Amino acid sequence: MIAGATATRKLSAIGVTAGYDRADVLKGVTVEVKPGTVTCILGANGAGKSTLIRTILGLNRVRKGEVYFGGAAIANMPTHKIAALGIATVPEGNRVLPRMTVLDNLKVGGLLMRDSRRVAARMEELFETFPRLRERRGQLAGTLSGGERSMLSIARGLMTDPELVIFDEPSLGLSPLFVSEVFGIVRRLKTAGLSILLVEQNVRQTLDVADYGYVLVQGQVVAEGDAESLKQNAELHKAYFGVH
Ligand SMILES: Nc1ncnc2c1ncn2[C@@H]1O[C@H](COP(=O)(O)OP(=O)(O)OP(=O)(O)O)[C@@H](O)[C@H]1O
Repeated sequence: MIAGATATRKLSAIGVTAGYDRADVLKGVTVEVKPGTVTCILGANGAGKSTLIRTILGLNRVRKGEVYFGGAAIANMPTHKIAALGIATVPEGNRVLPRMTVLDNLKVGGLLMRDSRRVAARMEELFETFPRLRERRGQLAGTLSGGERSMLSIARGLMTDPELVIFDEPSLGLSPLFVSEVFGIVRRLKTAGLSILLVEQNVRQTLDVADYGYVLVQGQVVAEGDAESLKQNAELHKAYFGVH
């Protein structure tokens, strides 16, 4: 079972300004992820996508603005508390801990969980969902194929049974076959009732899986809309994505 329960809470970042040292990278960014949807943030290198994720996760300070998850104000809350509310993340390029086994990588994903029986039960649920990980559970993560590594990194993020999963460029560095596999998993998570925030540079495949999208340019949202309307917006493609 991928999800214990259907997502019910909306994530909203409202007018968020954040950055590093004295420079603001995000300048009043407003995005929301409605429960049970796949929402994407598109943008070129350096647009501020990772900064936005880090800020939502409490790893970067919110200088101005608000972040809500359901009724909870989570701006500047410690990251482990945000995670405990039901927000999980899959790191950029699906990183795993290469010198640890598949099993131990999953245990790391469950570190925040106090109940060890719950950790074991959750691992069993994820092995049902990703049987290949069960087969490889004693293998070092660094020896897995690219696709299996993505799967592990996603399963690790799911250990805490989150309501919202934030993906940071999951297709980064993957061959086209594995990219399709990752987007396939995103679809399965949505079908299971989870909310997904997907940050990507891979415009076409992302808009195929997303319900709604935002385009981030130099720390500001310059366009937003249903995935279908963004797909058909030729101006947007020419101006920001460098494609026809
Ligand atoms: N730790 C940091 N310290 C200072 N500046 C940073 C730091 N991390 C990112 N930046 C700057 O913030 C801006 C936005 O970077 P960010 O990584 O959020 O963009 P991105 O859209 O995620 O790009 P990419 O697709 O390359 O990951 C860039 O100008 C970057 O140089």
